[in-house]
Amino acid sequence: PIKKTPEDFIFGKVIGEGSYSTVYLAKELSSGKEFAIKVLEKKHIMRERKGDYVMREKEVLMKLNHPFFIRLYYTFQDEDRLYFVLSYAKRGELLDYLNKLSSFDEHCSRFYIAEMVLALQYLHDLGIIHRDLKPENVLLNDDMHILITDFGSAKIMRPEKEERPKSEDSHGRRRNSFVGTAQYVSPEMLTNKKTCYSSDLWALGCIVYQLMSGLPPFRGGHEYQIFQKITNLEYEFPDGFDKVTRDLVENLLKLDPEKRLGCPEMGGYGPLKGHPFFKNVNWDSLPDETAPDLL
Ligand SMILES: NC(=O)Nc1ccc2c(c1)=C(Cc1cc(-c3cccc(C(=O)NCCN4CCCCC4)c3)c[nH]1)C(=O)N=2
Repeated sequence: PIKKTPEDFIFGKVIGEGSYSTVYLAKELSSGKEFAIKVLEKKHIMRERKGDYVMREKEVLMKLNHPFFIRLYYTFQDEDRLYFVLSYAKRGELLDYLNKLSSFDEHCSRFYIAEMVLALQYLHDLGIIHRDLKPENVLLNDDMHILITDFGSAKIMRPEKEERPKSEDSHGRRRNSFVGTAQYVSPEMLTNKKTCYSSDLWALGCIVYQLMSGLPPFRGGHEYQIFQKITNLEYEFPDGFDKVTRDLVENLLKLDPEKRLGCPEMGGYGPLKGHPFFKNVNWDSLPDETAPDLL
């Protein structure tokens, strides 16, 4: 196939900004289709030694083919920049709707959490861990279904390497430098730098709590205060928090990653999808259902 070039698109407004990338709304001249183009400055990537992250994001995106994930259509480069042509999520971030509504009702929370469960099940079945799941990375398409994005922090579990411990520091801790976003990072990523599928289930537990209450469970002025609350499992439910939802959150926010509902050691996704919180969910038709009206 012929490689696209920046001249094949009209670049519009900035719709996303990260430490190493800027995302533009763009229109393809030949088709008139709208895309989100993620642009990365080569010099910045090399200076910050983030080439591995960029390569991994591309490798992960090329593996994904599911309605609940942002799709990668093309990649190309010019002298100074890398370009990832991605799905345009017309309704933006789930977080924006949550902030506007303060919190979601049980019906809306159930719909969006169920879609995230299906997305994580697909991702984990591919041997991929997102590692930075949070409401900002859950985008919405025009039909208000989810499109999970941002795989710059993802990890691909490769069986042949899984047993070999990563390089360790002088205290025997793994050198894995990556840590997710403070409010959603799992205790094991803070203590022994161990990354596992269950780390995404911890983030899911934080998101369930946040959709229903409006705020994430672990909060604080500084990151170290948040980290301390996470490792001490220091969080409370607001008065009136639904009891069934509370049980789901408590079974996801387990300090021991092997005790979290949905993890391989707890029987995988069957027991999670069977939790009473999801009692009326039709898992097979979810992508085709009409999304709840959020506004
Ligand atoms: N790190 C990344 O990979 N980031 C990415 C990747 C792909 C991608 C991406 C980010 C996208 C970000 C994005 C941002 C937006 C957006 C930006 C600004 C405004 C809006 C917008 O109008 N939202 C309407 C939603 N509001 C919400 C609150 C109530 C009123 C209506 C959407 C749409 N899509 C996107 O569409 N595709």
